[in-house]
Amino acid sequence: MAEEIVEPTGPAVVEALCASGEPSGVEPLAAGPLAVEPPAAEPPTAASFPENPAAPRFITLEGIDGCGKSTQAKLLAEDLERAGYDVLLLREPGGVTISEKIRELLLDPAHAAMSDTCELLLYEAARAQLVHEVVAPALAQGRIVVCDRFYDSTTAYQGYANGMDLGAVQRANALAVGACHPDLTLVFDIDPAKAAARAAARDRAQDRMEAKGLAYQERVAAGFRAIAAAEHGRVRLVDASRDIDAIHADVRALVLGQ
Ligand SMILES: Nc1ncnc2c1ncn2[C@@H]1O[C@H](COP(=O)(O)OP(=O)(O)O)[C@@H](O)[C@H]1O
Ligand SMILES: Cc1cn([C@H]2C[C@H](O)[C@@H](COP(=O)(O)OP(=O)(O)O)O2)c(=O)[nH]c1=O
Repeated sequence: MAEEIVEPTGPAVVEALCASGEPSGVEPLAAGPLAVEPPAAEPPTAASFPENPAAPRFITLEGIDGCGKSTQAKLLAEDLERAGYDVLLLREPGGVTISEKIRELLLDPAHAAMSDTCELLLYEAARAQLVHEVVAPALAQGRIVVCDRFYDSTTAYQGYANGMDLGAVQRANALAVGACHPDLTLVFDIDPAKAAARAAARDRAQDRMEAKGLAYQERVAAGFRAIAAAEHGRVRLVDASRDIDAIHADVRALVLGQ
């Protein structure tokens, strides 16, 4: 099993490359509202890990609630482990103690009064801490990080679905992550009604975000598609309406080239 961090790992966690406390600064906005970083021509594959320095080391999985990305994140992490890589599987918001506490604030259905700005900044605060405590150190140690959601969720939910200014969202994302950007992002694309049916089959109560409803999820899904179109090099759409094995085969092909 790939290691899954919820609590910090203590002294083994070292200070590292990027976002080690002080973010490296906010880059000026690129021409397109979504271009957090210039897209690579083609996403690298992990076929020649660790020899290939361009292979993806930081892989994020994105999509609307219930699209199946947590299922695929686990399968991918297991694949990479079996292939001999040192893998860290994380989720957002959360992953370390402070970020898990922020997650509770964000998802508590009792917090219906939360403003859009408060919501944005809490997601960014959770992310900044996760990057600082584990993502940056793990990447510096040469580990592969697989993260269930990252800043594209903020762009899709708080930007596209909540209607916040996309430039402001991009600047907030940049502040939270410093130099830590995903090498490859898979967006699991599915009809929101189908995803809602999957989520409903899970044995758990709706959280504050899920309670926003189907029309909201449709705006989120459109946001993710817009991100994939704008950043085709880093971001790849995967048809998530199929069965788990078929989706997993696509994920393997995109990440491992097999
Ligand atoms: N391809 C699939 N087809 C049918 N059910 C799925 C598929 N992928 C995941 N599920 C199930 O749907 C529910 C939501 O999946 P999950 O991976 O938790 O989604 P997410 O993390 O995107 O919210 C879970 O009960 C899971 O077992
Ligand atoms: C990371 C992130 C998540 N979210 C939302 C997406 C989900 O509704 C919620 C996280 O809940 P979670 O249960 O982890 O998601 P999922 O249902 O996909 O398994 O937070 C944002 O709105 N912005 C963000 O930046």
